[in-house]
Amino acid sequence: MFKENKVKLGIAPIGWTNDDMPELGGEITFEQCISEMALAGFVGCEVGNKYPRDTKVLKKALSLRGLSIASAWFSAFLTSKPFEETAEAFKAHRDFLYEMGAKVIVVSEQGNSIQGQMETPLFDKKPVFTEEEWDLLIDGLNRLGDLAAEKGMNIVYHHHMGTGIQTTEEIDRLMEETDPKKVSLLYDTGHLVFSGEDHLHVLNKHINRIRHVHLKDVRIEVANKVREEKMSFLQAVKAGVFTVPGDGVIDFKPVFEALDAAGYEGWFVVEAEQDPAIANPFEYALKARQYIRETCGL
Ligand SMILES: O=C1C[C@@H](O)[C@H](O)[C@@H](O)C1=O
Ligand SMILES: [Co+2]
Repeated sequence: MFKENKVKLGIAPIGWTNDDMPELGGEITFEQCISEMALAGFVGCEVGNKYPRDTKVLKKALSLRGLSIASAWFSAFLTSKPFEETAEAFKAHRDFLYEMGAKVIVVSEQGNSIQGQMETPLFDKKPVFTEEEWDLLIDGLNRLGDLAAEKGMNIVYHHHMGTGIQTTEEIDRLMEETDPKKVSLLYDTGHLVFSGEDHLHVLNKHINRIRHVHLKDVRIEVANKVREEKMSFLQAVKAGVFTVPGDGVIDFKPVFEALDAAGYEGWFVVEAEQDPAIANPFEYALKARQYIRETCGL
């Protein structure tokens, strides 16, 4: 399965140290994290808060372990701040990723987002964009796409729980109204299933826009409890709503098959944030690596 050398398998550092809750895995060093990624059989990763920002230092640490940078998250505030503020921060982020050899830039709109709020119920209080906010978002994303193109890069939009782009309808509208040459999609299995979407429907509908994939599984009994008990996104993560592929409710075989049939090229990044004191990140990285090998041969 998959065109030879066209698909690479990475893992996100968020299973070791969580950027949204730095106290999770706060004691784990950068070196431990990247060494375990390599030892588990991954060839790349995204960027976490413990990573050195000096690109020379980072490149050396990664190349010693046969790793490269797939991408990194960027928080946009297109609906809540002047465009220039987001653009300035975006250019610095883009240039860092360009220097590190990444081809895509993960972008997620954080205007009015509740994903970082510890007490806000996830399913009741997610933002819903007004028409004016939609216009700002669409125009702003197309312009970020232009800035990425200056370096031969692409932006990949990350739909996310607790944000204005979470549901199937919101993803559909974003894809319809943005320029396909400027804005691509990041497909994150975990966020779709947690939200209650049909992840295979979203996959098939937008498959030609997908340029980056986050492989995240869901413990459905925890997802149900989050809904019933009006928990927040961060409380859900702490309670273990996400896990690695093969350990939750999602069957990844049809996901891999559809992407293979569509000629997908790019990264698969295992991303399974949970409390590392409960779920040993190295053990879970190995578990994910084995499941992916067995499921799609990668
Ligand atoms: O890609 C991601 C980055 C994280 O910071 C985020 O909260 C997580 O859920 C995710 O999917
Ligand atoms: Co993700």
